Order: sequence, then C-alpha cells, then structure tokens
Amino acid sequence: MTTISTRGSTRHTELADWVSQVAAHTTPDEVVWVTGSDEESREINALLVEGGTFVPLAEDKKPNSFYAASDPEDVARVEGRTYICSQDEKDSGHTNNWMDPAEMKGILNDLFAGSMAGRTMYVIPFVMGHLDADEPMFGVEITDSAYVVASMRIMARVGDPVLATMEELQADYVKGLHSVGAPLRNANGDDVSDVAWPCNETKYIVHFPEERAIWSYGSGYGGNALLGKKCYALRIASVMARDGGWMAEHMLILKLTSPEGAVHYIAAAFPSACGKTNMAMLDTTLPGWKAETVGDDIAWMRFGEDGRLYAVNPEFGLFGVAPGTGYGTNPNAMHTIERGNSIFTNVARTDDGDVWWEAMTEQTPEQLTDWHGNDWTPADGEDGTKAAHPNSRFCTPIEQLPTLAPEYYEPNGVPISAILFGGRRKDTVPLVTEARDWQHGTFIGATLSSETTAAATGQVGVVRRDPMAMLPFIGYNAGDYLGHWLDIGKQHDESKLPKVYLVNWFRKSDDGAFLWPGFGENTRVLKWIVERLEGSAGAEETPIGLTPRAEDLDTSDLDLTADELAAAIAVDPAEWREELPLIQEWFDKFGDSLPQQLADELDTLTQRLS
Ligand SMILES: Nc1nc2c(ncn2[C@@H]2O[C@H](COP(=O)(O)OP(=O)(O)OP(=O)(O)O)[C@@H](O)[C@H]2O)c(=O)[nH]1
Ligand SMILES: O=C([O-])CC(=O)C(=O)O
Ligand SMILES: [Mn+2]
Repeated sequence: MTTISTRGSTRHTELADWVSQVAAHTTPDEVVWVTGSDEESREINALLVEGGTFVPLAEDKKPNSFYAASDPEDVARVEGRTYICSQDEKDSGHTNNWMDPAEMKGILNDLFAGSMAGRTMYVIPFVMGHLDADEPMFGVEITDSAYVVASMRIMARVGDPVLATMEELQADYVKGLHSVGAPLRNANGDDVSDVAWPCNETKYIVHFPEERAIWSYGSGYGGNALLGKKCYALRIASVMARDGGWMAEHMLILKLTSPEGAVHYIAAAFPSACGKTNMAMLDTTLPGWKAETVGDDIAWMRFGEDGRLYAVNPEFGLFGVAPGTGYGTNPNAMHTIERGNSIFTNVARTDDGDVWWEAMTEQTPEQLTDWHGNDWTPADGEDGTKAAHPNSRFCTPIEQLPTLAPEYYEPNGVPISAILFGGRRKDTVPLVTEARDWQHGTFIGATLSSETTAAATGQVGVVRRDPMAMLPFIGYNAGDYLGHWLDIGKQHDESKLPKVYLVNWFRKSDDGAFLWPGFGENTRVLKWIVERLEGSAGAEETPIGLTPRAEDLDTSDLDLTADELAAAIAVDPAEWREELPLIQEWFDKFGDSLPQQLADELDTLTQRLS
C-alpha cells in the first residue's frame, strides 16, 4: 500500500486510526489536518480562487470575502435524500427516511471507495459550543472540499486548540465523513478535470444515531455538507439530548432589555427561512428597548442548578438567507457582512465587485450578474426571475455582529424566559397567542405548520406540519421527541420553565399583502410577551390560547389601521375548525408513538371550538 502524503497528525490514537482507514478507502492524493491558522485560511482561499470556486469581492466593498456559485442543482438541503439509520426502524419514526444501517453502509462504502482520488482530504477537528464547556462537544469532519473547510472555519470553532484538548482527553467525538463524490480520476485511472463546484447527482445525507456518526455524499451545499450544523448540532445532538435529559432545538436566542433595564432571554423556533436570523438581530422600533443576539439558528438547552432552562448557541458563524436581508429589514446583518471575511453563495454580483440580492437595497441596480453568471437587468426580473437564488446565503463570523451579546461567550448559556413557535401561514394563525401551560405549549409546537420555503429542495409554499420547526432535523422518532418535550415539563418545576407562545408574521390580507409589518416592528409583540411574563399585560381567552386585544399591544407610531391590526390578531373559530381534521390527520401518522397528552389537547381544542 502506498503512503499518502500527510500534513499534520494527532496523538488521539482512535482518531488517527479512523483517519487512516478513511484515507485508505477514499484514496485522496494528500491528507491535510486543518489548524485554524490565518495563514491556512489565506492558503485555502487562494486555492479556491485558483480553482474557480471563489471569486474575490472588491476589497473596498467586502474585504477578504468571496463569491461562490454552486452547481444549479446543489442549492439547498435535500430532505428526500436525508436518512436516520437507527438500528431499529421504529426509532427513526414516520418523519424520517430510514434504511438498515448495514445496508446503508454497504451502499455508501461503494460510493466512498476512491471518491477522493486526485483531491486533498481535509481533517477538521471542531467543537460545537465552547471548548471550555463542562463537557465540550467535539466533532471531526473529514471532507474533500476546500469550500467546506473555508465555511466550517467560519461556522464552528476549529483546528489546533480543539485537537489539543481532544488529545489530552482522548475525547469522544462525532465522526462526520463528507465527500462531494467527484473524484479526479476515472475507473481507468485517467485524470478528470475539476469543475468550480464539484458534486454528484447521487446524494446521501446519512446519520447513524447510535454511533453518533454522519456520512454525507454528493453535495457541497451548507446544510448538507457543513456537518457541525444541522447534521450534528440538531440531528445527532437531539438524540444525545433525549438520552441526557436536555434539548437540541432549531431556535434563535435573543436577549431583550426593557427600558426599565429588565433582561429577558427569548428562544424562538421558526422553520428554515421563516425569520430566525432576522429576529435574532432585531432592530427594535420602540424607544428604550434593546435587542442583542446570542444565537440565530440552533439552541442547546440544559437545566441549571436553579431549575431554569439555559440555552447556548453552539455555532461560531451565521449562515443566513440572503434575499430579503437589507438595510431596511435587517441592518445588523448588513453591518456584519460589511466587515468582510465572508462567503456569499448563489447571490448576484454588481459590476464594481460587490454582491446584491433581492430587497438588499430599495433600488435594484441597473446591471447585475445573476447567480448563474449571466447578465441581468431589472427588466429580467419583471417575470419573477431572480438575480440571486431564493436560498442564496451569506456565511459570516458571528463575532462581527454589532449586536452580539456578551453572554454569547457564557459556556453555560442564558436562562430562557419564553419560547416562541412560529411559521409562515397566510391565514388562520394570529399574530401572537400564549399557551396556557407547558403541555399546551408542547401541543402548539407539535402542530406547528408553515408554508415550505426554498431552504429545502421541492415545492415552495405548501403548508406542512413542522413540529417545533424540527421536522427535517429530529434525529429519532418524532413521537418520542414530543414525549421528550412533555417529560421535560413533568420532570421540572413548571413555574421555572419558559412560557410558550405561537407567533405568525406572515398572515395576509385578501389582496395578498402582509397584514403585519414584521421585522423591527415585531418588538411590539415581544413587549407584550415580556409584559405577560411580568404579569402586567392583559389578554383575552380564546379557544386556541390567550391573545392580546388591540389595546394590550403598544401600537404607538405604528403605521397600521385599526382594521388591519384587528385582522392580524384575530382568532377566527371557523378557520380553526378547518384546522382540526388536518391536525388529526397529522397525529394519525404517529400511530402508537403519539403521546396521549397531545391527543387529549386536540380533544380540548375541539371542544373549545364547538
Ligand atoms: N414579512 C416578513 N418577512 C420576514 C420577517 N422576518 C424575516 N422575514 C423574511 O424571511 C426570510 C428568511 O428569514 P431568516 O431570518 O433568514 O430565516 P431563518 O429562520 O433564519 O432561516 P434558516 O437559516 O433557513 O434556518 C427572509 O427573506 C426575510 O426577509 C418578518 O417579520 N416579516
Ligand atoms: O441548513 C441550512 O442549509 C440552512 C438552515 O439554517 C436551514 O435550512 O434551516
Ligand atoms: Mn436553520
């Protein structure tokens, strides 16, 4: 056997063995251990520019930043190709794809055999959350994509300091194996030329929950390829959390300070591309209210000794939806990317070396290069053709965020006062509703629904149930996951648990316009929530929970008619009665995995609506 040239090594013996085995199987030309140094970053970026994956942006626009265009077929998460391969099929549940782990490994071993030929295999030691946490959560991603290395360096804490601690502890870690599935030598041993965005038509995003392992093949797109994010921090971590009595959730974490100086930490679960990043860096519109960011996508929550639920953001960067992000809607995100050091994928470009996407600026530039690399003018947009892909993304260091809360650095996290569930519903769901208790809150989360978005491949705009905004991310049986939520309520002092709310920024009038201005104006909803937590705001009992009356919301200086506000906050029992069979149909899919308390909650709702 020939030895593969290697840069770097480890004293973690089990890790060293695994890396050798993978290298022997995938046959890269070289193995490189990622150190996390600045010099390495320059080297990787230069390689990506040389290979055509990266186009540098103008230094006076976005310093040390790059544009990348993916293969047009590799633009989003592929839920149909995502598997939870538990030993027992029942542990995967009806919401996940499943295959017997041994059978799946057979398929994947064939695909990975020689899949890195002609390429460099990078080994990325990383930690999700803090390296000085009580139990640091290690991972190692092996990948043949330099784009993944550049992105992982932004999204997670990586490199030498992590590896040193892993070695010292001979620590356990999550094994993530990734290949774009585009070897640079064919079956005859002939060289194949590389492309700017290598990937494979065949894609598999596979999780082996008992082994805490992830095998991802064929895609270079964020959610499929940056294995620390959805694959580890949600799918694998949700299994660890079930086993360990904690929670791994698709939630932002916001610090909100009232004019009186009272601090509340709020977590919110909205499905992909439904407003987490935006709310996490909210630009408040009410005088004296201050919002700061702890996290924008993932929350790991554990109970503190005081009985409260504490949330940590395990990530180190932001991987945000570009379209819709602008100076008007999310100035803080704009200021973050202006500082540079970012990767922009599938956005449009301006003639002066900057990036652009729909709604970034009030005026659309006269001349752009679209995400396919073609010339684009506003006339091309008249038929709805976008200059940037709807799921185009910015990848940027969270430390550049001007609103980053100092508590982001707190290894034990922040105590959560309220959990918000929300989705895109053009009808039925009012602006805000308070759950009666934890069990009712779990029911609200379990029946959360939203119109699908471009964050995953497939049809956009179809209403689907998305429990706790975790449908694509629950790493085990969804019924057991809902049971875990209920157990949390039973095992802990309910008076110390967060209060639960349902929100909807996306309700529309008959003419199709959003009823609620959203974005910064969501401060008004948060103010009501904080006042509810403090016992000072009024609410009305409705069949679905407690909602504010118009006079309970602060609408000072809000550009909204009384009728529009009334329509935004209204609970229409007729609309909700139409929802009941849909919830029943959703619950039926769980079979005997559905916790009885949730069936009871549906009965209660049915009675309240009759
Ligand atoms: N109408 C309206 N649109 C919003 C609001 N908040 C966010 N959006 C839009 O929703 C889209 C997605 O928002 P994000 O905040 O990036 O979504 P996310 O939940 O962080 O998404 P993922 O990163 O995919 O998990 C963007 O186009 C936003 O402009 C709001 O309050 N009202
Ligand atoms: O995972 C991704 O690609 C981006 C993301 O946050 C989501 O889809 O929820
Ligand atoms: Mn997300």
